Amino acid sequence: MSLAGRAGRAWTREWLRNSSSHGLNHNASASRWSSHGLNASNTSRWSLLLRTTAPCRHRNYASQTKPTPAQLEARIAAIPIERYRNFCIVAHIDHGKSTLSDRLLELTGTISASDANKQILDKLDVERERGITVKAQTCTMIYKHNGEDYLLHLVDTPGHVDFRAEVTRSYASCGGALLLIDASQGIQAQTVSNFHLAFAQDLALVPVINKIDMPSADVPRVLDQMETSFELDPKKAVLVSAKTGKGVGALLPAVVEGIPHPVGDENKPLKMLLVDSWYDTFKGVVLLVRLFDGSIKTGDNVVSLGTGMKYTVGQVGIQYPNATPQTVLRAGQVGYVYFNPGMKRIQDAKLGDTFTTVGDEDIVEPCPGFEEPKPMVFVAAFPTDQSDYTRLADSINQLVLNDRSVTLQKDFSEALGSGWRLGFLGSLHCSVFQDRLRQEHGKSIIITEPTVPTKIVYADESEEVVQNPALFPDSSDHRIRAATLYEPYVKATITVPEEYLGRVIELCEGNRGEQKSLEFFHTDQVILSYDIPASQLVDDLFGKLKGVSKGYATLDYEDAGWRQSKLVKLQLLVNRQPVDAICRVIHSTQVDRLGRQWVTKFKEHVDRQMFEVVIQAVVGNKVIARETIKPFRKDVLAKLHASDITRRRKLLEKQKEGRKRLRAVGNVVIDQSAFQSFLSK
Ligand SMILES: Nc1nc2c(ncn2[C@@H]2O[C@H](COP(=O)(O)OP(=O)(O)OP(=O)(O)O)[C@@H](O)[C@H]2O)c(=O)[nH]1
Repeated sequence: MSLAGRAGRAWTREWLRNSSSHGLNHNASASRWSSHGLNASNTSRWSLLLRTTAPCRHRNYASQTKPTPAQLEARIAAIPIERYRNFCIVAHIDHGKSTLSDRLLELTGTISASDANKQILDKLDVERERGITVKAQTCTMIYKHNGEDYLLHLVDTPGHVDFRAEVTRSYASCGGALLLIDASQGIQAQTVSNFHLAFAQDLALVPVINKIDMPSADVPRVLDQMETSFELDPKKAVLVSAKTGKGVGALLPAVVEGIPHPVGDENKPLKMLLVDSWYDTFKGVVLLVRLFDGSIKTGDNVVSLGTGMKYTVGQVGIQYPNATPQTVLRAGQVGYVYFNPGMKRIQDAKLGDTFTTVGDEDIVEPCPGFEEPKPMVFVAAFPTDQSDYTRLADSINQLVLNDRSVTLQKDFSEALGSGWRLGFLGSLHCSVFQDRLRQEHGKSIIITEPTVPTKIVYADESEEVVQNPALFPDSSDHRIRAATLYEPYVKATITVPEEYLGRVIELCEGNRGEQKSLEFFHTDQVILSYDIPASQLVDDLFGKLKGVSKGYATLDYEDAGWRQSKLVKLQLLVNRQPVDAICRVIHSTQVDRLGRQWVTKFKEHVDRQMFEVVIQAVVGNKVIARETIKPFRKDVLAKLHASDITRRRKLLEKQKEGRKRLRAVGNVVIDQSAFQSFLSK
């Protein structure tokens, strides 16, 4: 085996050792892997591959026909749980999950193969516009295999790390996953983390190599990476082009054979896990559920084991791919449920909660819940026009209803008025939220610079986590002088071709990163692990990484807890008054650069006044940078002749119109657009 191969195996073993803390049963897992053909020799790899991959039919694969609703219901009722398969598609960003989902839906006759059906599971405008999946979407399919119907439940998951919680939740409803890898890009950072997550959940994996139609596809290289990094058997890989349909015909037989059926008993009391939820104006909160035992139908009385609240079922159904009502959902199935009267508050739908039939509360063991996603990035948001506050509040609340990872609190800024402090899982999550707000509600907002929280441990050992930098105590506060400060760190996993390794290391070290490991997982590919401050990540580390590696490096991260750090509060003052919207708690080494940048940029956006305006960046009493805006030399109105009434009136009206957008910082009047331009990078 190559050196790279050995290093890769060593790295996987290292990960496995570490994962024991996650409660992984290695022996059980090992036997599972060997039952999937792991560690098998490479002999006849190619001849076997030829056998596993169906002949290329280029989209002409015989797609099955869509049944009528009555036929659908009758066919589902006749399928035993042994012929259910619940699986998701996981991959690095853009490796083709949504495109492949389309092909599978076509193949099973769930949608027609017309061109209008592109990225059918990317339902949000923002997903279609950006070409990324933000929300995991599910679809049930019926697939005829060897003359028998199989009930397949597919979840298309997001690739970006910010939406990892969606992937983790999806795993709870699945028995296996298609691990999709782009044939030209090979294994990337999110492939690695998705593999680890799936492995830790004991999911069966079907490796799929996609985009084999591309001229740059290098299938042998990817097979080798898969084997050395994940010990996945190359013979099990299915080679496909989701775009042309080539090889896709072999995929569903691989799902049927490689992914175990769910286990459950329809005759036992209902045990139903709440996997996801969304708000519908007419139905109230709609729940996406996975049934472990029992069955559920309209009119049933159910109770939440988490909240104790009782409900009557209004409707049950499946996503096919749109909501399709059914008479009953059975053990092993994934479908939707809503209540009558509808559940009003999304907070009552606690993801990870278990529901059962009223009366069975004491005999049903609740499912282990989900870990709450922890917001990493905080911003404050304000309406551009305060008279829009109420409408914008409605819009924000509506969006938060359907994105359970966003945290929301009211906020107020002297400079920007009333607004909200929002917590997100990452920078992309934050910018997608802004896009959704604009697209779905047509509103515009001012967003402050993203920040990460700070933990303060005072001398008396009491702790405080500060999310809003404006509320971080000033250095004049004697308690803060004796306190210990901590900032959040992430464990970053970076994959990069060897030729860019030097520049990537330089970038990570320049961003206060601490190298944890460096392994070759293929002759020319390196996987690096760094502990890095989350604030550096928020400060566009990903963009910089792409820059130094010509776009080839990929990044994934996970929370690595708090670390003691030398942090200070940098503030912007205008004529000695703090501008509360422009304030950050940062590492002491960044103070000079950011302070200078702030004052120079802010000066560009502030109009001259009748007096001198001094802009300063300060840490406590220490001035880091300063700019001065000279006053007007003359009174502009003085030029007007007393009889020039029309001109005067126009000036006064203009002033009146502008007044509502003006904000005073001390005696300095600043147009709201100045903050907007300053804060938009
Ligand atoms: N040539 C080629 N392009 C493909 C293939 N599959 C997907 N693509 C293209 O790759 C891009 C990304 O595809 P998506 O299906 O959106 O990828 P994804 O993994 O769902 O993306 P995220 O959800 O954002 O992670 C699109 O431009 C697709 O047209 C393929 O088999 N061959």
